[in-house]
Amino acid sequence: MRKIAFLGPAATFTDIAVSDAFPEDERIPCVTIPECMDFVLEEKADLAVVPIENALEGTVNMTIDHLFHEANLTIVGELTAPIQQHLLVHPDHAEHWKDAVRILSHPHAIAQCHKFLSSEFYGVPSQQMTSTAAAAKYVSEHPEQCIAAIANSLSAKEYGLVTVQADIHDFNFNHTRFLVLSKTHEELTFPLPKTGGKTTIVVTLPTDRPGTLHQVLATFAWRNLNLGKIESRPLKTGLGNYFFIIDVAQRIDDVLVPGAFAEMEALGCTVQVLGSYYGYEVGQAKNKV
Ligand SMILES: O=C(O)C(=O)C[C@]1(C(=O)O)C=C[C@@H](O)C=C1
Repeated sequence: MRKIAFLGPAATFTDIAVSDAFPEDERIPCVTIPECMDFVLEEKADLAVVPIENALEGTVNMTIDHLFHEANLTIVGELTAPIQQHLLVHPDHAEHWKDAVRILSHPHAIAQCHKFLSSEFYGVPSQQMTSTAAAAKYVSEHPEQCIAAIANSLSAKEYGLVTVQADIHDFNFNHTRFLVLSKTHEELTFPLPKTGGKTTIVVTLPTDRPGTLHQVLATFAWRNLNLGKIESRPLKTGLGNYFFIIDVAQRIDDVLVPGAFAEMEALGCTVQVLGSYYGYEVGQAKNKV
């Protein structure tokens, strides 16, 4: 049985993804995303599952930054889950939920429900919690306060809360991608629907050479290699210094992908491969009201 570190407590969206992909394994709840990765580095867990991108709110910067700057781990799989956000209150407040004086959740979940919050709770402060389930747990432990959590239906069950408004996320198509991280390169496969192969790399450009990013993109273009994503993040060495995280929409092969890497290195770039892996769909059943 493997140990899987995830953003806890029980019933986060990450927990739903983990329980679908690793039904036989031991789940280890962590308080923060960096802690999940550190658990693997310190061998307190075999794998970590962490959110990387939400369809509405974009990248989870904490994940990319910790992976690049602190945690030398390999991406061995990707899990994509549908995300449905609900407004949950303690049963004592089910009749007067509109009087809630504070709305608690993970910052990404709060951002996914911006339109709902500004129409139903204009001027009511929101409070950032370490996860959606942490918010639900807090609400369940504080019946004396008229407060609400934004979380999933599993949290409602787990913490004995009432769903007073379902599906409060601003756009219907709401999904989050999670990365499976390991200290080893061992490939993972799951008996789940596949979403395709990917190779994720980090590229740093030589300083102040005009057109290098254009040339980097050309190494993929003329080889007909499709890119799924490119994003820049601060190198944290000074304003204007960035690294680029690039998803190539296929697994690493023998010729084309290594050829692109070699060409980028010849341009003076550094190329680090974070992983070459398959994606899978999870959480289709568990995330409904
Ligand atoms: O708080 C949770 O339930 C999480 O699993 C974290 C997280 C995230 O970081 O994006 C995961 C999915 C949702 O997009 C909202 C929150």
